[in-house]
Amino acid sequence: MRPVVKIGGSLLRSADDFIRAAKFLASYERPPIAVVSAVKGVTDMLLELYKTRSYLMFEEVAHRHISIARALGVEDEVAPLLRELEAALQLPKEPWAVDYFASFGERLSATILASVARRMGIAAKLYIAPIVTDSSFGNATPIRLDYADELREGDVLAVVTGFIGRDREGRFTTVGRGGSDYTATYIGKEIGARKVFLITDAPGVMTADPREVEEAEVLPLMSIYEAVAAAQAGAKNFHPRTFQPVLEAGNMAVEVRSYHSRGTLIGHIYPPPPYKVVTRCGQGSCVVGLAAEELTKLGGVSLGRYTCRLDIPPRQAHELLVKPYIKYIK
Ligand SMILES: Nc1ncnc2c1ncn2[C@@H]1O[C@H](COP(=O)(O)OP(=O)(O)O)[C@@H](O)[C@H]1O
Ligand SMILES: N[C@@H](CC(=O)OP(=O)(O)O)C(=O)O
Repeated sequence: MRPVVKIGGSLLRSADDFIRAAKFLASYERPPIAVVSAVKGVTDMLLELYKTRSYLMFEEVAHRHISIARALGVEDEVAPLLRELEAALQLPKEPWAVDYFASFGERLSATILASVARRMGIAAKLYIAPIVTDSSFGNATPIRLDYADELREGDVLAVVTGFIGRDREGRFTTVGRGGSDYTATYIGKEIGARKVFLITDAPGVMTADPREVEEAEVLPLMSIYEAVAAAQAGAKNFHPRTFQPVLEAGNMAVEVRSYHSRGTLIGHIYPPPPYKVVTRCGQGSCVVGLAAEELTKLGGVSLGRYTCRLDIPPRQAHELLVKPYIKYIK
């Protein structure tokens, strides 16, 4: 079974980044299904563009993609999408139009990646929004995967847009911010993949946000239940439903990693330590781990079987609960 490999927007900022992504995808033994996010920051720009309809903002989005595409020799492939986006500036302000604007980010980046892969001699097929969803714009739920057999059996690199789908009327939808990870695990479940790789700029799932806690370490292993809880607690910008398809799939594992790190393996396993991830919850912290319930004895408030809220900031919760175990996970 071929793997599903999601390339995060954090790794798509420049023309060189697209070449790096294509080379990485070509290094798999069997051509994978690549699920692609928008170029870093572009979804924010598109949502702003929906609101303001500022021509200056349109030019900024267009310039960002034209400069990448030109450097890669694939400008002609992105030009029609940018003309479509320019025309969209005239659309009314309605819920479906928000997702239509947002859809351009992944449509542009996936088009660039598939085109550059072909130019590099890597056979690639582009799939735009093969996930059929309900019509909850901004928070859509997948219903089925079109081209599932082709995606399962295919023997060339499949480049698929993350984050977006289409409703039954053919209108673009989005599954919610940070949703490319979720679309990747959903596709993995639908094709019966054994492994979904979530490739990002962090070396794996870390014990805390490294921007807030310098001592945060990469977790080598996590149980699927902890991963579900960590996503719901907002770790690594995961969409809250990222690991739902993994629960449903039964025997699919997820690896969160950068291009070079060993990363974090998430599966149906119950590894130590008892407290894995600390996230910021308002002024306090959410502590995620198989023993989170024990923290209610210290005055914590249970937010589910594997998450407990404490009234101390993440740095302190990390020091108290995670740091004592760090030597064992290194
Ligand atoms: N617990 C955590 N583990 C790993 N990264 C985290 C964690 N909490 C916050 N982050 C931040 O999340 C960033 C990756 O998220 P994001 O930029 O959305 O990635 P991508 O675009 O690849 O999906 C990392 O650069 C890191 O700073
Ligand atoms: N581009 C979308 C979806 C996404 O998941 O992006 P990333 O993989 O960069 O987190 C967003 O910004 O919400």
